[in-house]
Amino acid sequence: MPLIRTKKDLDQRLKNISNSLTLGLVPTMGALHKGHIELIKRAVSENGRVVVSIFVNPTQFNNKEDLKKYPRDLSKDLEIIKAVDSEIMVFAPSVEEIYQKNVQTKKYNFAGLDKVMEGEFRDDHFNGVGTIVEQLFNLVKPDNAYFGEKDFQQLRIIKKLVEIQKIPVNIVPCPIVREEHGLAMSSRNERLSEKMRLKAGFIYKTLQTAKEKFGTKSALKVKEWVVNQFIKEEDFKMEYFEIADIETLSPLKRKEKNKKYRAFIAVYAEDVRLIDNIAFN
Ligand SMILES: Nc1ncnc2c1ncn2[C@@H]1O[C@H](COP(=O)(O)OP(=O)(O)OP(=O)(O)O)[C@@H](O)[C@H]1O
Ligand SMILES: CC(C)(CO)[C@@H](O)C(=O)[O-]
Ligand code: BAL
Repeated sequence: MPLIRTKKDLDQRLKNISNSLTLGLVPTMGALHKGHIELIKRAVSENGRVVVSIFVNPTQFNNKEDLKKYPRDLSKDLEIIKAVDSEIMVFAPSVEEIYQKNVQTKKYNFAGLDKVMEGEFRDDHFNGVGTIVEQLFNLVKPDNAYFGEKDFQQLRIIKKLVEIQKIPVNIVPCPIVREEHGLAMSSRNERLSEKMRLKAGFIYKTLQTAKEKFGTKSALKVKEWVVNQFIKEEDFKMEYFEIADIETLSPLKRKEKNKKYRAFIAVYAEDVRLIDNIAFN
């Protein structure tokens, strides 16, 4: 299976692909799990050739400790990808290869989508995501690119990025894959103790009950209820819970017919930051 380390090598290999084949891209930060595997399988089933990128992008980390502790295991990742399809091209560049000596973040106007939730609590995070994803799109020039709904706000930002930068790529959203007890799969779950990994199913169960309550109660009441659930649970520290319009991501004030809503949450467990979301209608 081709492991590509440089932009030059990537470019040469892409030139050898027949124009009649569509190209799929799955951007990741590695430490692959079943959530990533679903994205990769879907890309393989829908494209003639697939590139999986593995790059822990420093410009999207607002917290140095989080970047340092981010799980990395390239040889295991390569085994996982090979088991899906040995023709997949893996692009795993170094930080220098991507940023040279200039680890800098581009500034975008994401029309406010980056000002709430993840954007509010992770300063400049989405400019960092935009900077790397735009570069990956320019290098790979994929027909289709695959992103998980676990990072639903990121998905909205990527769609906005493609619109404002006029990048000709089809963005394919993929549903959230969960562990047996409901916790959304995430590379950072590796940093949780076994006990906490089971207990953290509580986050999704709370979202499910909140969804039921949303049928009869106001957004404010539902939010109050969720906040109280987490106050009672000492093992978790909730950072935010919002019910938001899926298009604008602005927090819901009054329910409107014909609009779609999702609930979004970020919670700390054992110092690990976990996010999740659920469709409310
Ligand atoms: N449980 C999941 N279900 C569906 N897609 C997922 C899931 N986890 C990650 N993805 C998607 O995989 C892609 C790569 O994500 P990334 O490598 O950051 O992994 P991650 O598990 O989200 O890690 P972390 O949240 O700890 O950074 C993103 O598009 C992300 O949304
Ligand atoms: C899209 C991405 C690969 C950009 O670094 C990252 O944010 C991720 O893995 O979700
Ligand atoms: N999957 C989200 C990337 C991040 O947390 O930086």
